[in-house]
Amino acid sequence: MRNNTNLSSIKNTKPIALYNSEQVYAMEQAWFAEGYDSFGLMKQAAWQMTQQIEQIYERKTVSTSHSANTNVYHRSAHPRRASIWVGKGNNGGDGWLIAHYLQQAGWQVEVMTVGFSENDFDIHDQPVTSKTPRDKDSDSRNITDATKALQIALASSCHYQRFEDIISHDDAGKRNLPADIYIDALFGIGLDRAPEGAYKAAINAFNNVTQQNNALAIAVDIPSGLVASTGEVFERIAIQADVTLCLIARKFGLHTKDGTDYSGDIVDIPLIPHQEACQQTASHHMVAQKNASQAFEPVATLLTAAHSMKPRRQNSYKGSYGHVLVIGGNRVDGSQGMGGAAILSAASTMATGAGKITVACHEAFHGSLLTSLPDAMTINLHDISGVKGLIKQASIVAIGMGLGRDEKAKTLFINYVQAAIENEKSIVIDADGLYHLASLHMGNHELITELREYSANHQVCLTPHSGEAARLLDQKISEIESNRLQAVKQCAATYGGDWILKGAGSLVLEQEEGKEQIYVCDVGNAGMATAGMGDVLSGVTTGLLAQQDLSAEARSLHQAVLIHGFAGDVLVNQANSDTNTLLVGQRGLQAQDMLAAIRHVMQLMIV
Ligand SMILES: NC(=O)C1=CN([C@@H]2O[C@H](COP(=O)(O)OP(=O)(O)OC[C@H]3O[C@@H](n4cnc5c(N)ncnc54)[C@H](O)[C@@H]3O)[C@@H](O)[C@H]2O)[C@@H](O)CC1
Ligand SMILES: Nc1ncnc2c1ncn2[C@@H]1O[C@H](COP(=O)(O)OP(=O)(O)O)[C@@H](O)[C@H]1O
Repeated sequence: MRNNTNLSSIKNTKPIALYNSEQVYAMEQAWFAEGYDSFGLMKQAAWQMTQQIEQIYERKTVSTSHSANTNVYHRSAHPRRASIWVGKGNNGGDGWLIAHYLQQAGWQVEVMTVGFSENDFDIHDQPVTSKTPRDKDSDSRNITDATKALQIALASSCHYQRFEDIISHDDAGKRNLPADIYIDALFGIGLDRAPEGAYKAAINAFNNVTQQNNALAIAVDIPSGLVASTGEVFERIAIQADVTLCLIARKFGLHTKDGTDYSGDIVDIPLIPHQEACQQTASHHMVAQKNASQAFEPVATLLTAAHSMKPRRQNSYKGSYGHVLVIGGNRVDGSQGMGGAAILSAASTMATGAGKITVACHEAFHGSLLTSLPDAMTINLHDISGVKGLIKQASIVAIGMGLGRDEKAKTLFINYVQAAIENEKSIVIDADGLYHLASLHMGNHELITELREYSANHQVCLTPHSGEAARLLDQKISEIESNRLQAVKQCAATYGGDWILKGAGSLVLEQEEGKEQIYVCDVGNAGMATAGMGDVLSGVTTGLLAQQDLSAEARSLHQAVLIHGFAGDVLVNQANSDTNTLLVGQRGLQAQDMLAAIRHVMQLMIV
């Protein structure tokens, strides 16, 4: 949940196309191929970022001057001060030009360089080449624009110091000019390995000095240390930005995994028309037209708003909203059992609006289930023929939450999934169901092929977190985490069906009209990192799918993730006074708190 998450966005924001670094470089190259000047683009970028920085500072000044005793940013107190940290690539080039423009606008600026030798500042020795298209594989060309930017900044007498000259001092942070705004132009989308040595130290020092001065941290294009295409941060070394000024196109990595922690608020600076760049590339290479337009297809779509829903028809009854069968909540011999998983999932299907529910769980939990959810019907999980009979009657089957991982549970899983396939039911598989699926895949079990074929024409939804995905793909969790986008695609390619890869910035892969769509859902918060939260999501997913009266979008997996995430945000978002009665806070948020919040969000979605 970003700082400014506002629940009014539940319905009102547009989807945003997300791209990887290669695509952004390609857009840029397509633009240059039309004769546009690469240094001109850099100047344009820096100029627009400067305008944004002034506005951001202005807003911060106004808001701080309203709060008593903390008026450190008041204009009359001192000239506006900016500290700009630059690296050697084009991101650093942007930084030098921002320094130049801010200085022209009356700011007191100091540039902190990282990776520069003394000779780099000897501007009279440097040849100035012009109009060279930037090419990410050619450092000599890359340096050209960045060097020109440096020359402009030095010619206008911007102060600078080398980070390496102060790095040996313990008080490195304090020696830096105290500033109101710190600008990170160390690395952009060109970062391809973990920052080490001076870079690592500089990133840490930047974060420290920003915090010490209670100043704003603004990242140019992407926080340095964050990988634009994956959202990965190596060894937790990255700039902690309050605001990221995102150039050309929105990067996928800003919105998933570590990106959700490091990017802060994101301001787009589009600079070039994507569509035009795409068409230009295509017309230059007619044969490759299809490939060119595919190359510019977003890798995913960012969703921050859910689809609205129509009120129910007055003339309807419980059967109009589906009969859900939740299968889970087992007590494996000698264990305490996992009845809660099935109960949470079942309760969430009802909170989402499912009409009728039966829970197939271990008999030991029937009493507690009925105490917390008297609306549910029960059946013994181990009564195979009874449960199979119910599968025939149900409209959707959700299986796996607390099902257990022993051989008996595996047999139940195989039987019930096969019965669901035979009876052409929609299927949601979560938790221990995914565990069995992975084992069956390893053992080349026929159910894997059956399920994949079935999923081509029927709804099969699978909802792993990274650990479960790792098992399903027989990979390490770190491999999944280092490229979540690839992981969710591999899951779908291996098993078929629609997928949610859970976590910060959950990814959703859905087959829509024969085409794979990938969504990033930028909702939810770290308070939701508690046991049972995934069971709630499986319930929301199942509950929506059960309600045939809803539109296809309103029953979709991405809608389920959005409603689940918004419900979590309602519980911790103090900015929303209308939800005060629901407020819990991040620490201490429990899966069971979600039920009231889900109902609240469902109500907000009605138009
Ligand atoms: N591509 C665009 O969309 C535009 C880009 N501009 C700027 O250009 C940036 C991209 O420029 P570059 O391709 O030069 O990328 P960077 O400025 O991120 O620099 C990459 C350089 O850093 C080196 N490097 C990468 N990881 C490193 C590490 N861990 N330690 C030490 N060195 C490392 C690389 O070998 C390469 O030389 C964008 O992020 C943006 O700031 C803007 O000027 C205008 C438009
Ligand atoms: N930091 C976070 N930001 C957003 N959503 C989160 C965060 N942590 C957890 N969640 C969400 O909470 C749910 C947790 O699911 P899971 O790990 O399966 O829990 P469990 O297995 O205990 O039920 C997922 O939907 C996940 O996306």
